[in-house]
Amino acid sequence: MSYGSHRVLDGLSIAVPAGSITALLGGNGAGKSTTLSLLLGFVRPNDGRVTVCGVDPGVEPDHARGRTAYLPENVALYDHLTAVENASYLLALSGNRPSRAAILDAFAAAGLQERAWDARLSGFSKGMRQKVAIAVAWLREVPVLLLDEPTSGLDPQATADFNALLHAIRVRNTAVLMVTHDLLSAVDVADRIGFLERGRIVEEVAATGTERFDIRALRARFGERARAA
Ligand SMILES: Nc1ncnc2c1ncn2[C@@H]1O[C@H](COP(=O)(O)OP(=O)(O)OP(=O)(O)O)[C@@H](O)[C@H]1O
Repeated sequence: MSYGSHRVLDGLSIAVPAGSITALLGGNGAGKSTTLSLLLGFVRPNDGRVTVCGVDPGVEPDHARGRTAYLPENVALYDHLTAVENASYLLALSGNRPSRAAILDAFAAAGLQERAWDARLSGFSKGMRQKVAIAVAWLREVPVLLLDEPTSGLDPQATADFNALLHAIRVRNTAVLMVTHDLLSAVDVADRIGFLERGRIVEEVAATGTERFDIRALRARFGERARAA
């Protein structure tokens, strides 16, 4: 994938199975957001193949996006609407009409405090907005979830709430791809981490069984890579 003569992704090969969380970790400019743009059909590759649920999002963007929930780093929500109104409106756009009770259940699962449910979003923190957005993604019940730096700027409790709902979404057999430059957030939540460097995956690690990742070893390896790049 190139922008003009600038090659951004080069031989990137990745498959995100249903029921798993893959984190794509890389520094600034590594190609993380471009990877998501390809999966959303916002851009098309110069060469190679992209499929979402068996469909090329560049050729059939509506079909692919209908099966995908996408959380950009800064979620676009409506400040003049309440949390419930935002969820109802956004879900109606994708043809979903959940009951108020279902929306409130999703908010509770996302850790959004009850007093915020019927409050306008204008006073919401970034963490509260992320909780509304992940609740909407949960209610869409789509097989693919794409996340761009989902926990950047969130405090530890908000991050923990967010990660808990992400796990619940994964258990529902969703394929989750998260891009981030934050090793800690990848280690917290992912089953598999791919290290993206100059547009290709240079290393892949997987959490095995009940063992989580060895954060010290990963930090040393990722730090070395970042220094060498
Ligand atoms: N629309 C565009 N036109 C030209 N170049 C672009 C465009 N979008 C991204 N790039 C370039 O492609 C490269 C990869 O960008 P991308 O946003 O995918 O990286 P990233 O890993 O998400 O980085 P960051 O962590 O900084 O968001 C960068 O060098 C960037 O300048």
